[in-house]
Amino acid sequence: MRNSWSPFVVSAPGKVILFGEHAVVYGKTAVAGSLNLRAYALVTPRDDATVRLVLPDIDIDVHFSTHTLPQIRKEDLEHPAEIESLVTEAITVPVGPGRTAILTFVYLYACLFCSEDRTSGFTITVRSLLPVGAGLGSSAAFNVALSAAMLKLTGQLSDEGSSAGDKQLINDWAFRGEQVAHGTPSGIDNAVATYGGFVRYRKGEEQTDLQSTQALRVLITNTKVPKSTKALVASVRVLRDRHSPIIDGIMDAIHSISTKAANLFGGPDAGDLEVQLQDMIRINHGLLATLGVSHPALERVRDITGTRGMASKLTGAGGGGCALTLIPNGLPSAEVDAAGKELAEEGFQCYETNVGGPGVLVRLEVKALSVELFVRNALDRHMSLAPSGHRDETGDQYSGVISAFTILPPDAISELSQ
Ligand SMILES: Nc1ncnc2c1ncn2[C@@H]1O[C@H](COP(=O)(O)OP(=O)(O)O)[C@@H](O)[C@H]1O
Ligand SMILES: C[C@@](O)(CCOP(=O)(O)O)CC(=O)O
Ligand SMILES: [Mg+2]
Repeated sequence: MRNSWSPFVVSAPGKVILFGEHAVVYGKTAVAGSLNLRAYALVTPRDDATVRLVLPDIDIDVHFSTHTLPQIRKEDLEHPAEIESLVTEAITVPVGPGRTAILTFVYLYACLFCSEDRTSGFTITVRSLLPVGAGLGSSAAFNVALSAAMLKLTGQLSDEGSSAGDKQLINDWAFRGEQVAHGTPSGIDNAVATYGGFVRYRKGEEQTDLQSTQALRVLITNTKVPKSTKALVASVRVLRDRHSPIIDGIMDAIHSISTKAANLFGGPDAGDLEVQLQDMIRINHGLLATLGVSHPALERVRDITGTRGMASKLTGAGGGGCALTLIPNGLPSAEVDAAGKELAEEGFQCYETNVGGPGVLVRLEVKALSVELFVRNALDRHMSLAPSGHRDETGDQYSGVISAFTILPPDAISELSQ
């Protein structure tokens, strides 16, 4: 059977934990929001029995014959991470930083195309504006985009993947993708990447979407100090084992902050929300610092932004990684620019963005142009390339579109999802 569908683009956002990291591990509430930094997956048809995964951000370009990939009913595997031993008998998966991403792709294909026609394949190319491994949920954005793309291809999504049932399906599969990589993820990252907006999250409870009346403007600062979520979570556990009543008190205080913040969203007065959130940010950071998970680089971010009227806290596991700074609406942009400049001088990477934007989006029509035309037009503005009808050595009939997508500047790619 020939592939007759047109290329499409799926995108999904990263996340930032606003309140409640670490405490969430002990059953307390956390609040997270989606970032306006997204992963974009371009999906193009092939007319041979090959699936190809192109990941320019991590230098991966692999393809497999669809017949060499296993057929798995999801109930056949006790845990998605078991895919590793199962597929390495059938195919060679390169060792290195891209291994997990490839295994996740293979897992999703093996399950979602279990009983599908495999005589024609597709190419998925993923570009992300999220730093990889910095605590901003790049893996969840990647997994949500991959899951939505393959669910769309197998006809399991309605329209643009936006119904409640669609979202639930995408979220479930993306969670399994996170399990391939991390074993026991809490599920907060894929929930935010799927649903977008703000999410109140507590272990064992259904997550709640918080209806915010406004998106929050924030600065995310990646200190680039490497951190290990696992080691930081373990260090908090040691502290708690030594002083449990005291640490439990701190966890309860963090829970109160998350609960209060969650209740503030949806409140009518945006100005009041900002003032209150600034207090919550300062208090939450102080509590996290007493748990020993801050770092001099994170304190530097707090100093620099604090002198310019902005409150910051660590976000995620701490010990390095990223800080979150709320930009109050009325703050002159000169102050934000000056802080950004100072942070860059420290060697940090800053992203000014919004929290609370849309979750997963499937775009079949892009600005009334086909993806192919759009990419070609965008490309004309930036550089020249082989015509899109040209087949490359992998036999990809959309090779021009694919290579355009891999080299287009991020601003051009983000236009694809608007
Ligand atoms: N742009 C991307 N291209 C390919 N794989 C990606 C991309 N972004 C994330 N990933 C996958 O997610 C992994 C990083 O996820 P993780 O360690 O959970 O950090 P993060 O905090 O960014 O989610 C990568 O090793 C890779 O498997
Ligand atoms: C510390 C913790 O609360 C958040 C870790 O976030 P990240 O890995 O830095 O994105 C751990 C967890 O929730 O599993
Ligand atoms: Mg992750």
